[in-house]
Amino acid sequence: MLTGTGITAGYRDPVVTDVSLTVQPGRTTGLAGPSGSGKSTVARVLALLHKPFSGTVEIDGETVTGFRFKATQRTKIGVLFQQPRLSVDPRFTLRQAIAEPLRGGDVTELADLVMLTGDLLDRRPHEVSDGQLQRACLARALALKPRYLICDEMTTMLDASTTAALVGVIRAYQRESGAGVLAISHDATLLARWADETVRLSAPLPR
Ligand SMILES: Nc1ncnc2c1ncn2[C@@H]1O[C@H](COP(=O)(O)OP(=O)(O)OP(=O)(O)O)[C@@H](O)[C@H]1O
Repeated sequence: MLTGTGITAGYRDPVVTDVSLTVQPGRTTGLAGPSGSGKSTVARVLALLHKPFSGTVEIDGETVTGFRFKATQRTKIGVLFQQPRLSVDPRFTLRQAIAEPLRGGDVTELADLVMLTGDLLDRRPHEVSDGQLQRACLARALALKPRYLICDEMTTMLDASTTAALVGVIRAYQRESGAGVLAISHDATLLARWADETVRLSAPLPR
């Protein structure tokens, strides 16, 4: 289980206060809330990318305290962001981008999983669409077989058919591996279909 308990986090000031949520193996937790309510901040805390002011993150029974964690805890969690172009080195081909966490090796199986075929793998980010690049990011996120996958507005830039395809790949991975997913989206219809349960953050406090 991936659990955040009593998370208070932000930047100069807190943007979320006392948020608790759980991602169960094999299940999908949705995270909803208006723009600015702190969804990405919570996602980054759970992905061990942002240190909370207070609260704990627990990964499969191990508590991360004082934000000290082992590399093996970090690699249990895969992350997919909204804008694939900001998360891929523009000099890499898609094949190299997918292979990055593996430090080389064959990516054919991963590429097949996300339906990236043939010459697309030898192109660089500026030569492919957002959807094709996000497929590569999903393959990269799955390369180390994460126990949990955090999808932060993963489909915002994509059309309905690419969204459905990527959600289908993630569901199949969950069935096969028992991984848990945290799905963040503005799209209530998508979350209603995708998530088993949804946590809703409230509107940000006026400053
Ligand atoms: N790196 C940062 N430094 C300072 N403030 C930040 C930073 N990142 C986010 N914020 C602020 O924290 C608040 C919450 O942002 P966050 O991105 O977590 O919300 P969100 O619910 O994901 O929003 P959206 O749905 O618009 O992506 C916002 O007021 C935002 O301006």
